[in-house]
Amino acid sequence: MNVLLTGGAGYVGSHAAKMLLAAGHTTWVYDNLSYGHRQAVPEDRFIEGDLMDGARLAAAFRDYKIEAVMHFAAFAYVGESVTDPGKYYQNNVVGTLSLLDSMRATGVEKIVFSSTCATYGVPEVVPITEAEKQAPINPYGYTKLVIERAMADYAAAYGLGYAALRYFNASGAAADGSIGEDHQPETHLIPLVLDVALGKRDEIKIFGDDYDTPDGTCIRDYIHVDDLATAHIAALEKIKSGEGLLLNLGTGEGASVLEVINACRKVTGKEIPARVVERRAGDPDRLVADASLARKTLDWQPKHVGIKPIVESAWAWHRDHPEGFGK
Ligand SMILES: NC(=O)c1ccc[n+]([C@@H]2O[C@H](COP(=O)([O-])OP(=O)(O)OC[C@H]3O[C@@H](n4cnc5c(N)ncnc54)[C@H](O)[C@@H]3O)[C@@H](O)[C@H]2O)c1
Ligand SMILES: O=c1ccn([C@@H]2O[C@H](COP(=O)(O)OP(=O)(O)O[C@H]3O[C@H](CO)[C@@H](O)[C@H](O)[C@H]3O)[C@@H](O)[C@H]2O)c(=O)[nH]1
Repeated sequence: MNVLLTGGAGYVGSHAAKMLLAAGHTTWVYDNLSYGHRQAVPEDRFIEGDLMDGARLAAAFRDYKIEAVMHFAAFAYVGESVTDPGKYYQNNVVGTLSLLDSMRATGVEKIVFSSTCATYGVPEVVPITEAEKQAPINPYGYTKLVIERAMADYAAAYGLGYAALRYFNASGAAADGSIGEDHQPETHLIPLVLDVALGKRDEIKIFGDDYDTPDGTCIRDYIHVDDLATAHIAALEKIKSGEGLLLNLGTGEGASVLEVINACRKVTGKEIPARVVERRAGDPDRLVADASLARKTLDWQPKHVGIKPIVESAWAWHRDHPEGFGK
């Protein structure tokens, strides 16, 4: 298939691009490099452009005979979305509507969308199924929910075929060590802990140890980026015109902040000083996926289960690329 990946120079998108290329799909990355890395994508597969540039998108769709889009491009800092919601609604909502309308104008009918478990807010039932009420507790989650809704309406009215993949916590790095996680600034737990192991930071701050969990720290479901990538490719093949797939992507296993730090200590052999500080606003106690619908619908399952193999994979990249992709 001829596939265009918006945001394909970012963390999750670059891993999906690598896997699509390996699977023989004609793959194009479209990214404005606001956060992504030019070096994360093969030179001859890259188009620099912005979601808001409808003419450039439409030209890419026509020139490369694009049949499907994987839409990773978005801003994704939950905390910043609270202090600067306009930035998030503009890029994630208005930018995505620009993309959907360019797709319509050029007859591109399939899209796989990066949604998030943040659309559930504080879930009533954990593990979380797709039947859980979607009630985000921050603007970032709302921007993703709005797009899920827009895609449903576009499917009903214009025949769009879509998959909204609600990821839990993306983590890990490519098996061959060529690409990995490098967010600037970094806010995610695993890369921050590994920065302490590398001596780039003095300590890891644990955001609260008085949560309603066995060790008092928050539990999350860490899913390997390569497992996200295989699910995207499987979803692409299942999308039908006028219909939507709504699927959680997680492993079904949770790890607490303390368990993540201890796994990093074991894997790196470093002491990794940690200090408990105040809770971070907006963190639910426990977010763990019930991903049985994705397993069944996509005939997919995550290969990396349990926090240790995920940390090993992340560490292999961080150890060999202490400066990430560099400047
Ligand atoms: N990382 C996670 O744990 C996680 C979890 C759930 C959902 N998601 C979603 O998955 C997607 C990818 O996340 P990520 O961690 O790879 O983020 P990332 O920041 O590494 O990648 C996003 C990419 O989109 C590009 N981009 C942003 N706005 C753009 C625009 N207007 N035009 C063109 N390109 C633009 C950036 O330059 C960047 O390369 C996002 O949509 C995010 O909301 C991520
Ligand atoms: O220095 C740190 C950083 C994080 N945490 C904790 O570690 C856990 C994981 O945090 P983080 O890695 O920041 O991920 P999330 O806040 O869970 O958010 C990620 O995962 C969401 C899905 O769960 C996505 O929607 C978001 O885009 C993505 O950033 C949370 O309990 C944090 O409070 C710390 O204790 N110390």
